[in-house]
Amino acid sequence: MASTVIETRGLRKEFRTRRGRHVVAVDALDLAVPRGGVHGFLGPNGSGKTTTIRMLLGLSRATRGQMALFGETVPDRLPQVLQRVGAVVENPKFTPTFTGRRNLQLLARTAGVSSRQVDAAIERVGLRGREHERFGGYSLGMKQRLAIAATLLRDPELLILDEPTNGLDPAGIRDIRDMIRDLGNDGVTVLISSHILAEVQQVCDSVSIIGRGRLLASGRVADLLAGSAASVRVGVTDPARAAEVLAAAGFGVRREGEGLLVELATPTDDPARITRLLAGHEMWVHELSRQTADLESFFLDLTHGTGPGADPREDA
Ligand SMILES: Nc1ncnc2c1ncn2[C@@H]1O[C@H](COP(=O)(O)OP(=O)(O)OP(=O)(O)O)[C@@H](O)[C@H]1O
Repeated sequence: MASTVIETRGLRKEFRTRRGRHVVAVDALDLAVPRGGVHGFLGPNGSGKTTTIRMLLGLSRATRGQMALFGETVPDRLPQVLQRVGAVVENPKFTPTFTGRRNLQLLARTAGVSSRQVDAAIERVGLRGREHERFGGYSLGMKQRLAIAATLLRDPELLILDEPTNGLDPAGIRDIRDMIRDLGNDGVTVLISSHILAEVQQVCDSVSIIGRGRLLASGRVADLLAGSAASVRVGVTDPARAAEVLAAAGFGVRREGEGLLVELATPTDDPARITRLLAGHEMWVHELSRQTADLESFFLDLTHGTGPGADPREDA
């Protein structure tokens, strides 16, 4: 069994806009999504997430590069693997006057799936008790859950969700997040794309971060953070003089309230270097606390300047 469920090599997609402009939406993208757990596909608006997902699902043709799902080359072998994949990419078409359950039942009939599986899917997405209400009256979050339930009818091994929390209120975001976590714990590999890291960070086991169609970082969340800069909050009698001494010794320093925030060269750097240095100048440290790196600032640092706006990839 392939341990990588999604793989792309040198993937590229160019568009020609109606005004004749040339846009590189995805550029030399190498992705590797491991089997199991929840994988975040993260990047600012317009960074190429939807375009990549559409190419993987055969909805758009790659300009160049290779793609594989479960080790099978796509789009060539897509008919063989599509049964194993559930995806919510565009707004799914449900009939507004039918109940949520009836909508699912119609899909189940076409897919040759039993009513028992319809009920199981309703249960899994937390729509039990609301399945007999008309789809048209559902909240955005409930509509999103029904769309996910529809993909679960076939019991997919891989679930691809493009911005599933878009437009949801905080409670809706939390519900979708919990559901995704549960699916990941049940053994489904989930790829979830988002431009808002904070919304999905808690549920992701691993992430791929892209900016302007290119991969910026990829790996397990803990490993990425371990490799990012760490800092220490320092409380000291004379912060202004301490900042000068630390800066002269090569530390990145900035004032934070009554104290200082001092960047370590590496996360494993011993903060005792700071106390020794300051003690050598007769300054006494009364607080030294390590600040935990968070993925949000790591993401912002990486994607800084890679959001929408003047885009150098566009050729006139
Ligand atoms: N059909 C198209 N024609 C021309 N340009 C396109 C087309 N589809 C996407 N693009 C451009 O490709 C780039 C990547 O878009 P894409 O929708 O893949 O980004 P995204 O990361 O999914 O963004 P978002 O978070 O806003 O959904 C953008 O510059 C977008 O304008």
